[in-house]
Amino acid sequence: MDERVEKSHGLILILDFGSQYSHLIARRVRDASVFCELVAHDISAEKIKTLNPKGLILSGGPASVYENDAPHLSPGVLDLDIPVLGICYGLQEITQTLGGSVVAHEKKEYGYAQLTVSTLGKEALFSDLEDDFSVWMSHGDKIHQLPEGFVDCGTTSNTEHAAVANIERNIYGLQFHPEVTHTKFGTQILSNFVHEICHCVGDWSMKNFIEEATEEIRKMVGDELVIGAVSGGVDSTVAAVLMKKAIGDQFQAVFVNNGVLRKDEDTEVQIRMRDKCGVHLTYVDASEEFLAMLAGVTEPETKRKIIGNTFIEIFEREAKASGAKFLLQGTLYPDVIESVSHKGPSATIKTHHNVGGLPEKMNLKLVEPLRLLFKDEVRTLGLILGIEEDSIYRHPFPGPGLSIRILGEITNERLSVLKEADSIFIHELREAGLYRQIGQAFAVLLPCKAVGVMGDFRTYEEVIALRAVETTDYMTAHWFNLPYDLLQRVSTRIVNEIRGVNRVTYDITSKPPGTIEWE
Ligand SMILES: Nc1ncnc2c1ncn2[C@@H]1O[C@H](COP(=O)(O)OP(=O)(O)OP(=O)(O)O)[C@@H](O)[C@H]1O
Ligand SMILES: O=c1[nH]c(=O)c2[nH+]cn([C@@H]3O[C@H](COP(=O)(O)O)[C@@H](O)[C@H]3O)c2[nH]1
Ligand SMILES: NC(=O)CC[C@H](N)C(=O)O
Ligand SMILES: [Mg+2]
Repeated sequence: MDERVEKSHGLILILDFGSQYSHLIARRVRDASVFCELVAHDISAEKIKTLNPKGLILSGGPASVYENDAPHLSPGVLDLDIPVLGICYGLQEITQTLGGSVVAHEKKEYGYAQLTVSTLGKEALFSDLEDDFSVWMSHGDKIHQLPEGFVDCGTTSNTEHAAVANIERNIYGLQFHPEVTHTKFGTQILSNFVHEICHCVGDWSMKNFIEEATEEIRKMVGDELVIGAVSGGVDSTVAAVLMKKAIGDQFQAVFVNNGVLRKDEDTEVQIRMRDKCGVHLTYVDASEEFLAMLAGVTEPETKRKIIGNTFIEIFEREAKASGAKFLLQGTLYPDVIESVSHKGPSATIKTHHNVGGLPEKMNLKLVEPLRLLFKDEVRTLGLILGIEEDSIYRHPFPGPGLSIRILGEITNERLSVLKEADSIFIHELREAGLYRQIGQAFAVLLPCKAVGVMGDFRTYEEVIALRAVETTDYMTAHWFNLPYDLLQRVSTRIVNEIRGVNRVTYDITSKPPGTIEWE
């Protein structure tokens, strides 16, 4: 928890009961320019008092409040005289804690319902909204009996207690989910809660954030040197430019050419960081070292491990040579949330390469100036810091780079084939004005050859697969419906302009069952 932020802004705490949508509640509250943080559902009343929030939001969750091992609030949380809004499970928890009752619904209810707002409802949570609007439900339990002092503020045909309140105690509850976009006026409902009921000022903005964050960085690092690995990706670029603003050349960025970067990426990143952003940058060309280690390796996990380990070795060397005491990391809020949420262990599908694990080995203290921000807040921050749009809206690029997009053996020839194909594809997407609508797009070199006929001759050459997906969180993705004429143009250009490729395919697999990358 960040003491500086809570003191200067009104804080809203979101007590997380494990809903898939908890982070969306946080997004919506921040959209209302109010700072909020997600905390564990069983945070103690004492701890809440010391944090001095202006309001509490209790999230939904998969459990049922009447089950034996259901998660509950700590004692006294509802007696703190702080406004509370319970959403779905959160409402059910309030109901049961205050003496009402919750039972299993005869019919589970998922999807749209029409909420009719009562006169009382219009005075608080639903002020300035329509009398009747669609909301989104996802529950199997319902309130059987309201606790004393509570009244209905809204009902649906299936759910009598769809919105309830104890106005005197400032405790509210919604059976539907205001945080999902399917609920009309969801953002306004949350905004009404934080502004009208909790009286938050609404001064959370990225402009304010820059001033506060730079001051905090200066205080934290004093006149020590800070080092940070920078890839040219959004997070590390924004973090680096923020550091530059805070401490100038006391921050030193290290950019490693691992031999598997895209066409011209090594020079582009250097120009951007040094010339456009004025960041002190050390460029380490380790391409030969990486490619020698990767020679003959075809197994995907082995490629990832080689890149990860070699990267750590190189970075450790640079850090030691610099004498730095601090390490910059571009950790974002979703990574922080992972550690508070109740999420079960998940299977390792792929080992993602990043620089985690470095700090313990190197005895450096961490600086994580973006740890409170969501990705879109980081983008806004980057734009305010003057970073060019192309770089802010760049598709993510994995640490192991093209090594996991060359299926089979990595050779210099195959690398240059893939670099050219990828560059043609991305260029055409930009020309067609589609780049920003796509979550991620790239070319993949397949581990097989195909027979073709070119100018009356038989050919036996490499195959390129194109991949473009629509996604917001990269956890699930749909293949992108690209126009045929664009696919035609890209295919013709790749086969005509790149020697050694005679066939192009388009990947129409979603995630799941596929993953975004091929390895
Ligand atoms: N070639 C590289 N040189 C230096 N650091 C790197 C390199 N590749 C990856 N890193 C480090 O690994 C971190 C994790 O990479 P990751 O791709 O998740 O984030 P990013 O590159 O900052 O942003 P994006 O998700 O937009 O690509 C980077 O922030 C950076 O610190
Ligand atoms: O920094 C990274 N290091 C990695 O090792 C790595 N592997 C996959 N990715 C990116 O993660 C997202 C999801 O990818 P998958 O669907 O292929 O698992 C997609 O955006 C992938 O590009 C990586 N990013
Ligand atoms: N989305 C939720 O919070 C669901 C709460 C509870 N598990 C129910 O089914 O009613
Ligand atoms: Mg990256």
